[in-house]
Amino acid sequence: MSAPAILTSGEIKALSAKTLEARSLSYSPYSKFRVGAALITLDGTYVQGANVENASYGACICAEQTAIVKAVTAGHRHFTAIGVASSAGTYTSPCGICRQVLREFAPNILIYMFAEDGTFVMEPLTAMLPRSFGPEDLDVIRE
Ligand SMILES: O=c1ccn([C@H]2C[C@H](O)[C@@H](CO)O2)c(=O)[nH]1
Ligand SMILES: [Zn+2]
Repeated sequence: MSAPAILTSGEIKALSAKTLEARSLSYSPYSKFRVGAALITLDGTYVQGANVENASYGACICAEQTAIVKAVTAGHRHFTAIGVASSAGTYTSPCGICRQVLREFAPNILIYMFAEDGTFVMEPLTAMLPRSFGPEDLDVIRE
């Protein structure tokens, strides 16, 4: 497994803009908590996602999961970083289910949590989901 690539300041700026912008795609009439996410693929493509809620609350889909599903179904399976931001404007941390969904495709992904002004806190997924369970535990080599 290769080490995660640290982003340049230019890449962080672009990621911040894409992430904060993605919040406008949120459908969140119930929580009114608008979350945006932006993935960077290995080839440098940005894929945005936002939370999509449902009247049956348990069916709500997080922004990070929307971004992963969009990216994977567009043919991307390798990611270097994800940005997350919310309408709270403070650092928003991916929930446990999102961490597990990210882990499937990007065990070394860097998670940038952006505040309204573009400042961020960054943690690698390995720190946010230690001793994680993944494809290798089922003897599956990810394609
Ligand atoms: O990691 C997270 C945590 C929460 N939400 C969404 C789900 C729900 O729509 C709203 C309130 O939990 O925030 C995300 O999009 N990502
Ligand atoms: Zn989540």
